[in-house]
Amino acid sequence: MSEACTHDCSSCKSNCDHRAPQHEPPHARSRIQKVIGVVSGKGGVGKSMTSAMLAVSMRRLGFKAGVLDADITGPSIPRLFGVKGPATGDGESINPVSSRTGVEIMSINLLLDDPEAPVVWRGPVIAGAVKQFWQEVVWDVDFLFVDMPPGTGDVPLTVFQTLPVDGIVIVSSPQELVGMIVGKAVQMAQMMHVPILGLVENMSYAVCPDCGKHINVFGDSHVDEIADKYKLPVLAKMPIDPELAKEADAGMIEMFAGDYLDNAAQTVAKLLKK
Ligand SMILES: Nc1ncnc2c1ncn2[C@@H]1O[C@H](COP(=O)(O)OP(=O)(O)OP(=O)(O)O)[C@@H](O)[C@H]1O
Repeated sequence: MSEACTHDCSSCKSNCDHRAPQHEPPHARSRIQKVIGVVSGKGGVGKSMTSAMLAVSMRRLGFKAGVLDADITGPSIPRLFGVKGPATGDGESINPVSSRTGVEIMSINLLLDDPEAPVVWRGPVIAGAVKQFWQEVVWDVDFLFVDMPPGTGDVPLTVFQTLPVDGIVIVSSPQELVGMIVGKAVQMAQMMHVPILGLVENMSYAVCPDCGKHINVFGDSHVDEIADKYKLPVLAKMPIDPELAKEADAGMIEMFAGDYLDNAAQTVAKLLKK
């Protein structure tokens, strides 16, 4: 940082660590109040499930919500909501596809002729698709959840640089919740000047259907220790729930009645009340 730093990056050419990212504007006809990134250290921990359930919870709280599926090579948001493409557009803009309850969705699977075809694109092309979802899709939402690809690679970096992310939710599971993985996500968010709203531990436990006992399928949870270490709140401990898996597989995530993420949704909602 220059000694003469005024903290106004727009009038300064210095490329220092403290430079705030220069975000791109969304489409001129978009209305997006808050952008929430949903991240994880590795794949398969339930990041897409969390993004989808958060959007559903925000709808239930009376907000308009959308999900931007930035997981270009492993898109699963349309499947969870049971929506299909093709998304419509006029050459100048693209309309998101609306779910049963009005959650707005954009995903590469809604634009490809064959949603089963693998996306074999190089990093910059993938990052370009995510930018398009921000700049060319006309969103009308209070909260836009961005389902990020796992890890801290090219696409998360593009998202943080392009979109004005208001906060991130870090999703983890007990066996991967070692300090290092959460530590990487925390540091990335800090480098990008993005506040962390808290941690969601998914697949925390399973409930025995006969006696109701909680079984720690993936070992003991360390989420409280980790949260303590990084001074972050634990927003939810979500169990492995066969009913949830069933609704998700059937594209009926909006019909799932569980309230596992209600506390997390309340935390997100506070961003608009500030
Ligand atoms: N709490 C849960 N109970 C039951 N099934 C779950 C739960 N969370 C996730 N699943 C299931 O686990 C699988 C992986 O979840 P999901 O696709 O959300 O993970 P992900 O972290 O987004 O993975 P990737 O990074 O590979 O896209 C899905 O089939 C999902 O339906």
